[in-house]
Amino acid sequence: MRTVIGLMSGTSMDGIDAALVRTDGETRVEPVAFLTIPYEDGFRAELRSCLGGTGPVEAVERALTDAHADAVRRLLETAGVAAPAVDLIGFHGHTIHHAPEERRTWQIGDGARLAAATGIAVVNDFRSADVAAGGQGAPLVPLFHRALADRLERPLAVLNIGGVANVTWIGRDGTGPGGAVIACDTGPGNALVDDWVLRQTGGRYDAGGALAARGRVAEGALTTLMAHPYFDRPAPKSLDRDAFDPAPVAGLPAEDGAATLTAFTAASVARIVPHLPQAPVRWLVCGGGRHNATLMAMLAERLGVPVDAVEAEGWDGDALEAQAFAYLAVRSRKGLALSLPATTGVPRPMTGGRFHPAP
Ligand SMILES: Nc1ncnc2c1ncn2[C@@H]1O[C@H](COP(=O)(O)OP(=O)(O)OP(=O)(O)O)[C@@H](O)[C@H]1O
Ligand SMILES: CC(=O)N[C@H]1[C@@H]2OC[C@@H](O2)[C@@H](O)[C@@H]1O[C@H](C)C(=O)O
Repeated sequence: MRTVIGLMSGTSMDGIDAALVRTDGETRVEPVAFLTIPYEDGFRAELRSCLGGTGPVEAVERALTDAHADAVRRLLETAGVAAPAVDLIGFHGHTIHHAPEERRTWQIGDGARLAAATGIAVVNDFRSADVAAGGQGAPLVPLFHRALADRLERPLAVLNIGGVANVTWIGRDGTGPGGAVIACDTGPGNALVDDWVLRQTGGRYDAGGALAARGRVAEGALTTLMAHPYFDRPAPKSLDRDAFDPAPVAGLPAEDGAATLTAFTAASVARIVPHLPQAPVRWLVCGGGRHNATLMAMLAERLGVPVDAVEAEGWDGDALEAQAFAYLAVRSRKGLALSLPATTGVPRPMTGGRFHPAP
């Protein structure tokens, strides 16, 4: 067992998730502490200006790395743990460009700078090796989901609703670390609704789904959105944050636009079911989207089986991605797979990550 920090800056650009865990990178995961440090609006705008790989990338990367070093300090303070007691940091960084079909994916975050600032060894650049080998480079959390879900009824789907939504399907055959797993990004998560709410009301997101709850789904716009060819492709497949054009909802009242974009997320999740070997008997939901009651109700209606927040199994749905990058960092050091043909489309199980020793 190692003591490891996982750091994630997700596509919703809400802030840094920092988790301290004890894990062997295989079957054992013991959460110790977790916190989220929200970005200030000014930094969020700078980060946004780098999406697509343009803008002041170098300066933003330095600032982002320093913010992560600060997150490490605060996490250790909260946990009452000293830096020398930590074996490793898994540092995802922030995705500013993701185009696996061009064999390109770019997560900013300077691993050597973080190791120097914290005095702790760092693994970063988790996605490059996968993409270089012809994989999607995402999602990478599925092996972590499978480790957590070892004893649960299957087929099970673990759904993360962040800026983008991604699913891990865990099949009936083969329990434990060898169980069948299929994964992909299902479509939009919260990003389109967040952007809509920002433009319409200046708010950061649709708290509780209250705005969407007051609106009506524009079925014509939803049909147009669902006509995107991404939804016909089987897994594995992945998305960049801004892959979908919300033009079909332009001009709708704020409530109806929110309702329609929320329904778009739910419909695109349901659209993955025909691509799976068997329909899941249950969906466990993590990521910020599980706080959106309107979205959760739409999912339950469309999926027709129980849809629960992961807290039903005692997991922390805000911490899971950060915990996953702690787990994956240990796997990287052990030379174990981070991705499989059925999770990212790599030709063979692939390890990955770049190691930066402690100074
Ligand atoms: N109380 C809430 N009500 C509704 N939505 C919420 C609430 N809290 C968070 N969210 C949504 O969750 C989002 C953040 O989710 P999360 O932190 O899981 O995303 P992320 O990790 O940045 O993205 P990704 O998983 O794509 O990398 C917010 O942008 C917002 O849309
Ligand atoms: C390229 C990239 O950063 N993708 C993220 C994004 O956010 C959610 C979804 O799209 C997922 O594919 C991935 O993150 C999670 C942590 C993953 O790799 O599993």
